[in-house]
Amino acid sequence: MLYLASQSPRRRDLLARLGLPFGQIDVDVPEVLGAGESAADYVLRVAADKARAGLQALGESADAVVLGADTEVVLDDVVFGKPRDDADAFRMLQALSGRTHQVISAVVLVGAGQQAQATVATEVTFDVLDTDTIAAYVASGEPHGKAGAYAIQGGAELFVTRMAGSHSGVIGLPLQQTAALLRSFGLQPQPFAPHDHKA
Ligand SMILES: Cc1cn([C@H]2C[C@H](O)[C@@H](COP(=O)(O)OP(=O)(O)OP(=O)(O)O)O2)c(=O)[nH]c1=O
Repeated sequence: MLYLASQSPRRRDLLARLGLPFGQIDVDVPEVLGAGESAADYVLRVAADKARAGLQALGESADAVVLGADTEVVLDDVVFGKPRDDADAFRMLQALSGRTHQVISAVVLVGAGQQAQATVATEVTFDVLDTDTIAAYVASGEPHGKAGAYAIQGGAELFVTRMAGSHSGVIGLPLQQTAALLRSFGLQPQPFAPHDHKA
């Protein structure tokens, strides 16, 4: 049985698109960058911590496969996690304005003595954002709970002049890489089942 160790509704919706049944477990893992730790190592470590915490919550069940994921925004080697408050969100968006940053997402699968992982970096370039635009976006509430204080699947789509990498990875779960990891665990995604078809 597959479990998603995440409270993120975006990750739940993305994983659902792979057409496999899964359960969801709430895990609470500290997200603190270690001294000297690279952004890529950090994202992978947090994703692995979430997956292992999920497996532990299931009592190390032998037939469970648990997926953990983490997403962070990186600008000039500085990691932007979720904003603490509106002022923090404003500061992050001001820093991202007119610049290219990376969005790094890691996915880790753990189960009965097995572990597999993938890390995906996506380059995103933002248009120059004026103060009024940033203030209005922050006031919309959308930055809350999002790495880098924006949602590409929402209003921030209008800020993006260029993106190279994984769109689903930016939203929190890179689908192509996740499907490959699941197959390596013997699980076969069924993304194109007829009942999933939408116009
Ligand atoms: C950059 C970006 C991030 N995000 C989200 C994805 C992640 O949910 C969030 C980054 O925080 P994460 O710590 O990766 O995840 P989370 O706290 O939301 O969920 P959990 O730890 O329970 O799995 O930012 C978007 O939804 N859109 C975007 O464009």
